[in-house]
Formats: sequence, structure tokens, C-alpha cells
Amino acid sequence: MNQSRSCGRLRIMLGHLGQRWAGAAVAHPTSGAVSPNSFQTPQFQYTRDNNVLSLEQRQFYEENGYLVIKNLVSDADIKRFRNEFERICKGEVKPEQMTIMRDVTIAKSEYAPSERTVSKVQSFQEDEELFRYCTLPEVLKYVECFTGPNIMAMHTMLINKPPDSGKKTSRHPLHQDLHYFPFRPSNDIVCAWTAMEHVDRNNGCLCVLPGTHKGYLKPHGYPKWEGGVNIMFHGIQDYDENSPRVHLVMEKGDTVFFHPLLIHGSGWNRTQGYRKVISCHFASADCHYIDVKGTSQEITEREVVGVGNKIYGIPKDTSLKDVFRFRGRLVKGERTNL
Ligand SMILES: CCCC(=O)SCCNC(=O)CCNC(=O)[C@H](O)C(C)(C)COP(=O)(O)OP(=O)(O)OC[C@H]1O[C@@H](n2cnc3c(N)ncnc32)[C@H](O)[C@@H]1OP(=O)(O)O
Ligand SMILES: Nc1ncnc2c1ncn2[C@@H]1O[C@H](COP(=O)(O)OP(=O)(O)OP(=O)(O)O)[C@@H](O)[C@H]1O
Ligand SMILES: O=C(O)CCC(=O)C(=O)O
Ligand SMILES: [Fe+2]
Ligand SMILES: [Mg+2]
Repeated sequence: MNQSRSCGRLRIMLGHLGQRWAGAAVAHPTSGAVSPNSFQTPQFQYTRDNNVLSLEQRQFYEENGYLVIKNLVSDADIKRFRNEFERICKGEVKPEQMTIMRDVTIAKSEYAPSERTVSKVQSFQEDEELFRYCTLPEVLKYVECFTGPNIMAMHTMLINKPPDSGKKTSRHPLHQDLHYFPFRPSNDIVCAWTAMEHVDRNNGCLCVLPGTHKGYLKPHGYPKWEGGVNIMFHGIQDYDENSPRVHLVMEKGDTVFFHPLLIHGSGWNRTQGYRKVISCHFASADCHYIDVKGTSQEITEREVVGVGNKIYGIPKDTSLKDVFRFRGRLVKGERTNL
């Protein structure tokens, strides 16, 4: 009687921790006492046990699909990324394979590239200075908790969200990053996103819908925004308007790790500053590529290959997986599959 009541209470407590357990507490067969040692290991689905994350951190990621680590990247490293970004904007270096994006409101203007006209650089894997970000041991230490030991850097960006022109084109609509990726399984992919300065709702910090990583990949398309939308900024059409949103206020060097199914975006930048972040999507090298033809991701393949054809002359029948196979770089362990 007592025993089943205490088991029930324990289950309630565990339920409060929000954790899926393989089994409830096991009562000792003869004494009836509940020994803490007889708990089975919790069934974590989204994190791995490598003694880096505390139990609370693992539970937080499992439940919410993201985890912020304060003060992870040093000021000195961020200064180096900033300097290199400035050199790229001035045209002093032109890393191969990298694309430079301007806000849609000035996409067709004749402005010379400068820190004020570049809204994002993407695919900087051939830029030694920026790519250092993807090899920082303090970052990889956390990445490994999600990907395991064979780690590939698959997608890199430095985002310089400009002051909004008044048309709210600096917004990034709510989306799931998996929409852009032709590899699986999703639980072996993680994004590291590091604030290069203080970010909050005023300059368009990251906004997340906690727990949405437990859902599926949703269809994406261009939002119907009056002021225009940046190329490839696809959004989820049918997200739950009432789903709670969390705005991640972060300081320089703080890093958020998040799951590729987590619904997220960023609001418009109402300041006069250029909000800078650096990020990389990592995946386990043991992941496998998928063919996105006939899926909701076809639009990504069409646009990415279309741009690649226009800028680099890649064949029009190149697949999204070929693009990623070419872009991906091993940063730790062995390049097994990807
Ligand atoms: C987890 C992943 C999440 C994401 O990846 S989100 C989005 C990812 N993709 C991107 O950021 C795109 C990367 N950027 C690029 O590929 C290039 O910057 C881009 C957009 C092709 C521009 O390349 P450029 O070399 O500057 O070529 P271009 O000036 O001749 O422009 C080509 C055509 O694109 C247009 N364009 C450029 N920037 C744009 C913008 N922000 N929004 C809408 N359209 C834009 C531009 O007007 C031009 O159009 P047209 O061919 O003249 O009609
Ligand atoms: N009408 C909309 N349709 C789809 N996504 C939107 C819409 N408005 C905002 N978002 C997105 O929702 C997320 C949360 O944005 P947030 O509410 O912080 O900014 P905002 O709506 O741009 O500005 P505000 O602070 O005025 O609400 C961002 O990803 C933003 O791009
Ligand atoms: O930093 C931001 O604005 C978010 C960008 C983003 O989510 C993305 O490019 O996938
Ligand atoms: Fe994203
Ligand atoms: Mg809003």
C-alpha cells in the first residue's frame, strides 16, 4: 500500500521533471524499499551522455529543443570574426564558395559592398579565419553532445541583420532549419548560434517556439509580407499563433545550440546597429543523405541549385545532396557517410 503510493508519488515527481523514463522506480522485491540505484537510465532522445551536459541541461534540451551556454566564445575570437567580416565587406578577401547577401530592399541597387550593405555571408568554409569558429574546442565539446564524435560542419553563416528600412524586411520568418538540409536523422544535427554582441528584441534576437522540435518538418513557403521577403527566407505557413514564443536575450559570446526542427525566426531590427551573429550547423558524419525530390523541400533544391547555376555555373540537374557533400567539412573524428 505504502509502496505503491510512494511509487505513484515518484512518478508524479518524475513527470514534473518532464522526462520520459524507461521504467519507474523499482521497489526492492523483499524489503519494498525504493533504492535510488535501481532507477534505470532515463531515455534521452535528443542528447548523448558524454559528461559535458548536466542532467538539468539535458532535460532542458530534451523538453525545449534548445540550450543557451553563457559566455562560451571569447571576446578575442569574436573580434577576429568581426575583423574578417569587415575585410570581406571591403573586398579585401574573397573566400571561394562564399555567397554575399544584401537585403531585398537594396538587392538591385548599385551600392558598393560595405558593412552597411551586406546582410549575411554564407558558406565560409574556405575562409580560414571565419571557419575557426566551427573548430573551436569549446563549441565542439557541446556539439558532440548532440552529434556524437564524428562531426561535420555543414552550413555556415555570419548574419549582419541591418537596421530595418521601414518595410520589415529584416525579419526572418518562423521556420525549421531542416527544411534546408538533405540529410538525416534530424536528432544528429544541431545549430550553434553565437551572439557577437548583445542581442534582444530591439535588434532582432532569435525567437524560438520551445518544444516544437518534437514535431515534424512542416511545409515552408514565402510569407505574404507587403514590404517584400528576402530570397530563400521561407517560413512555416500554418504555425500555431498561440504557441508561446521565447525571445532569447543574449550577451556577446553566449551561444545557443538548437535542434533543426525547432521553429524559430527573428524579428525586425529597430536599432541603427548591424546585429551580428555567427553560426554553424553541425551534423554527425554518420548521417545519410536523402533525395528531396517529391518532398516539401523541393523548393530548397530548386532555389539553391538555381543560384549555384547563376553564380558558379553548376549544372542545373545538381542535387541538393551534391551541394552539401561539396560544402561539408569534417571538424572532428572520421568522415564516415556525409
Ligand atoms: C538554415 C539555413 C537557413 C537559410 O539558409 S536561409 C537562406 C539561405 N540562403 C541565402 O541566404 C541565400 C544566399 N545568398 C545568395 O545566394 C546570394 O546572396 C544571392 C541572393 C543569389 C545574390 O547573389 P549575387 O551574386 O549578389 O547575385 P545578383 O546580385 O545578381 O542577384 C541575383 C538575383 O537575386 C536577387 N536578389 C539578390 N538578393 C536578394 C534578396 N535579398 N532577396 C531577394 N532577391 C534577391 C537579385 O535582385 C537578382 O535578381 P534578378 O536575377 O536580377 O531578377
Ligand atoms: N506576420 C508574421 N508572419 C509570420 N511570421 C512573423 C510575422 N510577424 C513576425 N513574424 C516572425 O515571428 C518571429 C517573432 O517575431 P517578433 O514578434 O519578435 O518580431 P516582429 O513580429 O517582427 O516584431 P514585434 O516585436 O513588433 O512583434 C520572428 O521570426 C518574426 O519574423
Ligand atoms: O539570426 C537570425 O536572424 C536567424 C537566422 C536563421 O534562423 C537562419 O538563417 O536559419
Ligand atoms: Fe534558421
Ligand atoms: Mg511580432
